[in-house]
Amino acid sequence: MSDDVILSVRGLRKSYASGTEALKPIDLDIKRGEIFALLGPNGAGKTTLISIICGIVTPSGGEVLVDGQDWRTHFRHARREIGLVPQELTMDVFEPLLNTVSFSRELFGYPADPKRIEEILRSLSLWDKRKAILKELSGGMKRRVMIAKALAHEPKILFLDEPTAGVDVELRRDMWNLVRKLRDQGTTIILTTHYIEEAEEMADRVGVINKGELILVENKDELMKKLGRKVLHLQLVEPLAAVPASLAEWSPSLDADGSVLTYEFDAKAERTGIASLLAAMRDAGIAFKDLDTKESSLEDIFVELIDHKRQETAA
Ligand SMILES: Nc1ncnc2c1ncn2[C@@H]1O[C@H](COP(=O)(O)OP(=O)(O)OP(=O)(O)O)[C@@H](O)[C@H]1O
Repeated sequence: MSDDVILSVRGLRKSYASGTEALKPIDLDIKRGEIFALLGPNGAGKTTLISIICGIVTPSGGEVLVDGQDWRTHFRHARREIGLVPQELTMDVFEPLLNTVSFSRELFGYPADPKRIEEILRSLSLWDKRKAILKELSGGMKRRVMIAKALAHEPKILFLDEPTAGVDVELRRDMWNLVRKLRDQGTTIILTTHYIEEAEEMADRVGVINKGELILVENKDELMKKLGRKVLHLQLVEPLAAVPASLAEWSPSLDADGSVLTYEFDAKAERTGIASLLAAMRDAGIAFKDLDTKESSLEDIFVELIDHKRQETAA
């Protein structure tokens, strides 16, 4: 394992007793100090994967190395190195915030360290609320308390399971800034998300998982080039029986009995091809009465990535 790999997952798989194959064998290396986003739809296996790494779920096979040490034979080491912010908020709602966070540290066998806890709470803008009973805090603050609890034992690797599910846009931005700050302080971050936008905003690298299979792992910039596809729909005045040869170079398709012309383009390219397509349509005398563009849905993208992967494997 190279020095810059902090976490190494080898052949990790999981079948639940119900028969669900939640994870096909997964191999993944996480680099020290990166933000890694695990992107995938509901039920893809994201929570299962991080729950196994965090020692909450038993795998059906495979291994995990945390900073070079097997996470089962050296489970104390793994526990100390890893912090987890779960999807569900779990906390004693009648406890003052400061006690809850301090207790989380002591649970790991570390001596109390009020200075360190103060630093954590200040960095999360929770210090002023330290005496508040958790029940009285807003949803966003409760989420930050969960992060403070996970950081209380100073883990090197922090897992965030859907940190922004169900939070408003403003809070989502706060959360992103916070995660970046933690990374800048040296914590390796692995987060799961449904949102392409979140992966785009935050991650250094992205892993796409679908139906228990890690379809790809790529630098964010590379992946975003692939994901930046959009479709243009043109409602035609007169339906077409077939795509005219003069439009062939844009490879459009016809839908809705020939009354909608669909053109897929790269929204991030300097030239999308839309202007030239519209000019060619005008020259061919094809009129349209309405148009709209839409981003490929996450689902479309997954289908595309899976197809792509199949073709690669077949080649
Ligand atoms: N305890 C369990 N027993 C049986 N099946 C389970 C269990 N936990 C998860 N699964 C199944 O395993 C698959 C992967 O679930 P998992 O929760 O890991 O996905 P996820 O990507 O985290 O989804 P979400 O985004 O909805 O949280 C799903 O089909 C799910 O129904």
